[in-house]
Amino acid sequence: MVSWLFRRRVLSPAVWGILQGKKDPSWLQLEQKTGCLNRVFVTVRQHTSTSRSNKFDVTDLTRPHTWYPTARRKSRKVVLHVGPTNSGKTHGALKQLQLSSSGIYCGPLRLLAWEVAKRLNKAKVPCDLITGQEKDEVEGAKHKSVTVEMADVTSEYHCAVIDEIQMLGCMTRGYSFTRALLGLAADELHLCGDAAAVPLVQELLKVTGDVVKVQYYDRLSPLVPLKVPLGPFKNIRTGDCIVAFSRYEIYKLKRYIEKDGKHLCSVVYGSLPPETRTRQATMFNDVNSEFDVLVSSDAIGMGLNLNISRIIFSTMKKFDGIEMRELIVPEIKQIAGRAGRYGSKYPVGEVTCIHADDLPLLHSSINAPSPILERAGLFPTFDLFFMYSRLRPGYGLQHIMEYFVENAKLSDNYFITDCENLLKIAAVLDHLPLSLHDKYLFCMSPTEMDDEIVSQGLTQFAQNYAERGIVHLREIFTPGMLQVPETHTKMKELESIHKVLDLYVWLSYRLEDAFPDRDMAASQREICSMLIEEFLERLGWQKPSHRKLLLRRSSMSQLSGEVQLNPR
Ligand SMILES: Nc1ncnc2c1ncn2[C@@H]1O[C@H](COP(=O)(O)OP(=O)(O)OP(=O)(O)O)[C@@H](O)[C@H]1O
Repeated sequence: MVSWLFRRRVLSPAVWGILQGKKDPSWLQLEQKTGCLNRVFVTVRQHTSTSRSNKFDVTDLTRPHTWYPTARRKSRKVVLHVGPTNSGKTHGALKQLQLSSSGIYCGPLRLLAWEVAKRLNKAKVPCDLITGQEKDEVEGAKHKSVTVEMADVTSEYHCAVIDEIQMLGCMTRGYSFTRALLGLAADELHLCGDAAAVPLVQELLKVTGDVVKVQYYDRLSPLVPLKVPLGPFKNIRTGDCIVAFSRYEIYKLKRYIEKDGKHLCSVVYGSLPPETRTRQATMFNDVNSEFDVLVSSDAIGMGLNLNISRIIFSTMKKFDGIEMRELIVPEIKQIAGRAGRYGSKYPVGEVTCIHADDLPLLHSSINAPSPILERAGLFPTFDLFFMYSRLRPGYGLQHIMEYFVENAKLSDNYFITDCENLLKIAAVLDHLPLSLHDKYLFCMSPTEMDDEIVSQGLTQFAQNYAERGIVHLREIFTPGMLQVPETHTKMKELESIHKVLDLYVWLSYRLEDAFPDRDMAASQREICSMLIEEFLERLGWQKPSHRKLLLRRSSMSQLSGEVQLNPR
């Protein structure tokens, strides 16, 4: 198994050597001189030098900057572009990216990655798009636009941009931003975001030898918090954007607003395919379209430029995957900051809430500074898990992860990101005859284990994969394989099936990397078409309008290649 992992380049030569008993720290020093540094090798050297013994402590995560030797070989020029929303931070950084001979943009959302790729390609700078769900390679491209999880920390770039850098502190995704921050091997690294991240970034980069410069920006157009709430829906006007936090609420608000026939609403939310979201946003931005109101999730909060005159919060609470909680200052400012964008139709933005009770929180947050970020997320790499598993051969991945969470040694600037969900996935996988690497890969997938249908979807895929290895997705996904709880509404069922499909696409890309001869894209299309038919039949939806509705609300439309959405 070890040699198989080594051949597949899952394990680095240094770890391979150590596990074979052929390598020791002096060999490692030699390897450094020959320039064959790699992530784990450096980790090992770090442990040997700090503990002054040859016994390395794999749970010592106090020097994560040493995991990225390609970046450490560079003296990076880091520019922090910070300021309030709508102050031109990203614009400044993207201009540099566009001018560079090679580069990478790392964003927090698929849509942002998609927009940047489009912008660069339009400016005749060929740019690949790589997200968890799509890989769009452009001939001759030396630029990439990616979601931050997909950032490649082994290639070298002239310029790199990380957007929304304050997400270093995110409980679940923080480690991906930390990885990009420490690991991108770029001559110039541009970081865009909230000033609250400045002290932490400066502290983290003290040990890397990078030169850090901070560039402050001011808001380009005013944002006015209104003293009165929206009140009844008849007060909605053209240019309004109502923000809600679930797909169910979004469609409910759309129905209410459209009921009296005065307005038509575009909708934007995170899991809509980028094309559909862009189409919805374009319809809203187009003065000649009938779609004059936007109903959106907080997916608009990050970086999107829309013709919004007034942001209206439908609630100031959201479910964050763990609990229902009040919105925090940075979230409120990010979302509110979408109103009155510079260069848009509305030179002054306004913000309010539907309910008067929510106004005090809005007003106190809008001009409050974001709390200073104190720690960045971190998560152990596969290599560390693997090395630990060699010391404890009987342990499953769940056990190993738990051990790391409890025993990892961290410096004060870091925290281990929340891995509740990962542990739940690992618990399922540990019953299956899968390699540790495959289990790790499944754990990193976008699987919400609290969603019963999604959890079934993952389990079935993993079982199939364990029993038969990779097969065409068409064979893995069979009609009726997912048991839908009786309490689920059709909408909820549809939402969960989206997530399963997104998950399968994600997995298929990862597995495709291991088995490059498979045509996953064709399988995805096949599955999606089949799924749509099966779904319509089961719901008893026979009319063409039903099909249109399903496609409109579903990421399946993009996957199946059927994106002919007719607004009415
Ligand atoms: N110098 C400029 N010339 C033309 N347009 C600009 C300039 N600076 C910013 N803009 C435009 O102003 C809008 C806001 O800029 P940008 O998205 O860079 O702001 P930001 O500070 O990154 O915003 P946020 O943090 O809210 O995402 C964008 O539409 C951008 O294209």
